[in-house]
Amino acid sequence: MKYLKKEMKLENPLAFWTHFDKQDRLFFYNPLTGELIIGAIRWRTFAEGESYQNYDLVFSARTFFQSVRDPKWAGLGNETIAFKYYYVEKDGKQLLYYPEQAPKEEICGLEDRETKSVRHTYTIADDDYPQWQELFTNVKQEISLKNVDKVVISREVKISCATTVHVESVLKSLREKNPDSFVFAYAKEGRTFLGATPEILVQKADDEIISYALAGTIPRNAIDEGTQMEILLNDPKNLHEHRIVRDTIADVMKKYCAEVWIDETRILTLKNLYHLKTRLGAKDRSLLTDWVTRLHPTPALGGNPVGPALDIIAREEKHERGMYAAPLGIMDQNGNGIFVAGIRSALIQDNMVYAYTGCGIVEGSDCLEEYIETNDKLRTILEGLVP
Ligand SMILES: C=C(O[C@H]1C=CC=C(C(=O)O)[C@@H]1O)C(=O)O
Repeated sequence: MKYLKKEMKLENPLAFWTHFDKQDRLFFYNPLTGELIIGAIRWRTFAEGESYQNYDLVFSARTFFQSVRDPKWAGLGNETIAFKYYYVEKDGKQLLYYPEQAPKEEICGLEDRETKSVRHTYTIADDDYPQWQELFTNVKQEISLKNVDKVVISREVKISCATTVHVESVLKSLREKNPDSFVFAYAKEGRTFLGATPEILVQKADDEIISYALAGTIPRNAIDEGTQMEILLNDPKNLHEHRIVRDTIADVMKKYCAEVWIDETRILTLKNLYHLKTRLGAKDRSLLTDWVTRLHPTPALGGNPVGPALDIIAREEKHERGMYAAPLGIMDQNGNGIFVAGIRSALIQDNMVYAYTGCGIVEGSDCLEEYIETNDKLRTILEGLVP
């Protein structure tokens, strides 16, 4: 199933996204490589374990827990898809991937037009702080009892817009405001899961795999950058939270690889936040999808130890996570690619935006401070709703 490829010239790549607005689609921007991939029209869906390696590019997504009951998440995630058309932009070059037999009319009406910037008017349903307090207290108790040392808890924030959400405008806004994040969207049957995540779960290039521990957060504000970074790099609670993630990823890698390297912990600067970030890597030839299974969920998204932490999340959170914090990524025909965690994200259906935001709770965590941190993280989606 080789694609033919030809050069394209689009002033606005989102015109490609919109041209296929009745179809399943993918949007994936990688800030490390500057590569933008937009896929349109589902061509093949691969069963679990089925080889996709005749296809140049596939998109793969999971759900946080293996199954989902909430109808709004029905059918989303847990699939690997080859799209019929891809727009691939890298190093200043734009390529259209298309199958040999593609009907000309599917692509030829593609018009290069500007994306409207839509300012959505919205309201956020109910104050959920009492619910957060209860969740936080129950998790803190499990930590005090030493059943776990870290649990990542989350909120589902229901945002109701006055009009149908203009997904193209949200994507434009996410791209403009989050240059250092992976901006993604997965549209299926009228629903779109999208976001701008800084969290890479794992990437593979030939015989090398790389993962990142990203955990430990402070808000980015007007105080001098250097001072804020120093504060975060020396903050015991955030360092503890971060080390649990780093050490767990290292332990998983060591199970499969003779030598694992761990970089120094650094700061990742985002629009509204600073995070602690450590890169880890090893030589290995196993499948990228096997690494996704081995690593997901890291304690940046689940907790530690993983089993008890997941039981607590499943029992205590009143919403279902669906694809929030779950792996999603791109793979090429050589098995190389990248999976990120779907955080700073939302599920959009008609005028409703279900946004997800969470944070790691450890021994020294404070209920209100953590709630405020989730509000800081929520800003990614809220700022996406306005130009
Ligand atoms: C769970 C989220 O963030 C994770 C990623 C980075 C920092 C985190 C933290 O400091 O708590 C979280 O582990 C989220 O954004 O919903």
